[in-house]
Amino acid sequence: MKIFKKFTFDSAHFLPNVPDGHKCKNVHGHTYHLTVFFEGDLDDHFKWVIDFGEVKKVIKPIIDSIDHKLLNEIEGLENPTCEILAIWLWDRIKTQIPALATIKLYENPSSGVIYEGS
Ligand SMILES: Nc1nc2c(c(=O)[nH]1)N=C([C@H](O)[C@H](O)COP(=O)(O)OP(=O)(O)OP(=O)(O)O)CN2
Ligand SMILES: [Zn+2]
Repeated sequence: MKIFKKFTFDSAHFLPNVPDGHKCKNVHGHTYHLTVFFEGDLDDHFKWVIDFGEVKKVIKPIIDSIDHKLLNEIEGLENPTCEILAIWLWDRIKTQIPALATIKLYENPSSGVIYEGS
């Protein structure tokens, strides 16, 4: 079974490697929508995959470290495409919750990425 939990955060970024004149060369902001999925069997006693509260306890500090920040100034996010940000989030969540199965990250209502690990 898969469970999921949703988070939102607001961050600024620019894409340093796009050509001059590309709109994403300028600093701009997004309200990111993140959905994180975890897969596993139900715990015999609790009858859940993982406590949603435990998920929040792990992910909230990670989100807080990028919320209302310029992503480019954060180590590992010097070129903060949606794809790189998904990998960055994956690496930090997976080490703490191995049941992580999928990350869905929307940069805006029409664009985003789904990542399931390398
Ligand atoms: N594959 C990727 N392409 C682009 C990324 C990315 O992270 N991965 N990022 C951007 C920019 O961040 C840009 O801000 C978002 O692009 P886009 O979705 O084109 O933004 P719009 O506001 O123009 O969206 P519309 O819904 O089309 O109006 C660019 N590309
Ligand atoms: Zn952008």
